Amino acid sequence: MAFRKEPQLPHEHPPRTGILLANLGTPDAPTAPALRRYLGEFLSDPRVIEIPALVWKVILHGIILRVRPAKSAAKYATVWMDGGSPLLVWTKRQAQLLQGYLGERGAQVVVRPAMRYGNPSIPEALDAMRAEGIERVLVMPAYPQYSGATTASTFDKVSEWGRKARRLPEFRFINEYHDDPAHIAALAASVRKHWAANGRGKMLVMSFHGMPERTLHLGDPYHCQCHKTARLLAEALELERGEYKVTFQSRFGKAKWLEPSTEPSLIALGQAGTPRVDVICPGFAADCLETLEEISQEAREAFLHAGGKEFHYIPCLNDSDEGMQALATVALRHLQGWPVSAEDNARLAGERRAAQERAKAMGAPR
Ligand SMILES: C=CC1=C(C)c2cc3[nH]c(cc4nc(cc5[nH]c(cc1n2)c(C)c5CCC(=O)O)C(CCC(=O)O)=C4C)c(C)c3C=C
Ligand SMILES: [Fe+2]
Ligand SMILES: [Fe+2]
Repeated sequence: MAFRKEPQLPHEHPPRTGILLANLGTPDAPTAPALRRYLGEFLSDPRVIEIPALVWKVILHGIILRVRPAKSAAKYATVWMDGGSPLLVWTKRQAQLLQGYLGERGAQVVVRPAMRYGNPSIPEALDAMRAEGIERVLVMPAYPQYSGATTASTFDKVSEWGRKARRLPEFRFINEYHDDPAHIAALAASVRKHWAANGRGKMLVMSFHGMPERTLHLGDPYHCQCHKTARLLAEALELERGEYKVTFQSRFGKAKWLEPSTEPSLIALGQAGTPRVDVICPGFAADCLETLEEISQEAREAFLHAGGKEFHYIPCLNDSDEGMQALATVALRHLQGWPVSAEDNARLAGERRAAQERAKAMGAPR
């Protein structure tokens, strides 16, 4: 493999820091061909499907990519927004706002959105940062809870890009922020806001994306971190043990997944005579197919059909002020020690200029 020829950094620019805000990825269009491309990339990641590659290749190409794309495309079509897939719309907006929120809090950084699968890709975003002269990159996977399938896979893609780079930026990587007080406070504020506007039920269901159960036994901290987020959120809201329930959604494939499963739990609540549920998805930084279609549409219908009377979906933090402040707080903590303030940047630019002047005076080549 050859390393690429890379652009020279401009001589006089402030040392620049970038944040790569990365989420999972989403199809480019709600169509079967776009879904086939997206699912093909996503489900070929060995971090996501941990079974022998050859066996999986046969199942993926022989069955899944023949059936699932059309079915999934129809679901995406029900949540598609003017600007595209909700996950992309929200991630772009969060990146744009995060740069402003950080600026207001004294950190001058460039924030770029990226998708682990699909577009804008992680390599594309990192190339763009390099072209802007960015020398330090904080990678911020938009998953509060760490999992091998999501967080570690983001790291894989960043390091795959790095393997081709001659000159690497300095990297930092955020593993998780599931128990960050600012994040918990933001979730609690969004629940309280929902209750203030809609009254409150006696049961808050916290639904997290599922994972194969064996990943828990193999040491993935995801399950524990989901429970910790839930416990801290319940504490912040002063809920008793019987006033909330943690469930796992989006089961995929035949293996056993984390339990209890969201939809059967909601059906059981409906059948047991629980009149109202409030449902929040604290594992998603932004609304997407899994929250808007699977929870706010399908799970709602299942609960009401089972005898429930009122189903309230509490949106993800998306571009809310409390959510953006939390992302900024998490980012700021990980930026510590890097020159990001206007003063730092001005001082470093001055030092660089002075060094160049001295070199010139000594007749050194620039
Ligand atoms: C938030 C954390 C997520 C974990 C953990 C996760 C694990 C995981 N997911 C699949 C399979 C699918 N997930 C799909 C969509 C999807 N998943 C997440 C997040 C997590 N996944 C998000 C944010 C999204 C939404 C994307 C969007 O475009 O809106 C899909 C695709 C949709 C579909 O066809 O149903 C699949 C498939 C596995 C197998 C897995 C753990 C091993
Ligand atoms: Fe998923
Ligand atoms: Fe789903």
